[in-house]
Amino acid sequence: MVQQIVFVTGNANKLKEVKMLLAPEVGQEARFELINTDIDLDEVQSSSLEEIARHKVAQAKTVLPEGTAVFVEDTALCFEGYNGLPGAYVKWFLKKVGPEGLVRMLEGFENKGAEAVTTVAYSDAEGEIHIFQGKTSGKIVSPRGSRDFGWDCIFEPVECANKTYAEMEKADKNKISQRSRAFALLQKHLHNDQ
Ligand SMILES: O=P(O)(O)OP(=O)(O)OP(=O)(O)OC[C@H]1O[C@@H](n2cnc3c(O)ncnc32)[C@H](O)[C@@H]1O
Ligand SMILES: [Mg+2]
Repeated sequence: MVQQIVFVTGNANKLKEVKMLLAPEVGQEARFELINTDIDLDEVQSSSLEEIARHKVAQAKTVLPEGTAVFVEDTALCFEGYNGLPGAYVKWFLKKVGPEGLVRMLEGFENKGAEAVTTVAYSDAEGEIHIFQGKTSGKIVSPRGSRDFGWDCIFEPVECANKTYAEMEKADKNKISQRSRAFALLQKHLHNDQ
């Protein structure tokens, strides 16, 4: 039987990328079925990305039927010049000042370096929590490309140095993104587990 795994997120862009990342390879059978639920989960204040993700999944567990395998992810954008801020709080910065505001934060800083970090917390059917993290280095630039997804238009990854995430095809972003690296680890875990 194909195992069902719940992904709790209210972010449609994340969901789209994760569906692509966890899709079975061509010619291979699906090993699990991904189900999306949007439950508003608390994001605790912490400088530990792992702690935030752990708390999110533990809370999701409390509202889902016992024995549900579930994962969440939390994505941070960490500026080198700010010792890792805004980090997990980037969502609130985006809401208040938009991508331009984030760019302005680095005015006067020579170091425009940033790291994107996705932390996945997976709670298996037995309730054991596993953490997977993926990172991509880049720099913050003036907005270019589509405005569809968070800070995509201001993040230029080192591995594709003349395009922002927003200017890249989704498949190309997925080759190098922090999310793809975190989910590759989850996928490996799921495959080894079966
Ligand atoms: O329901 P959840 O999964 O928590 O979804 P969210 O939108 O609240 O997401 P986060 O708590 O992880 O906050 C991350 C913020 O960064 C944005 N973001 C996440 N991944 C991104 C990516 O790959 N590219 C650009 N922006 C991203 C996202 O839109 C949020 O504003
Ligand atoms: Mg969130």
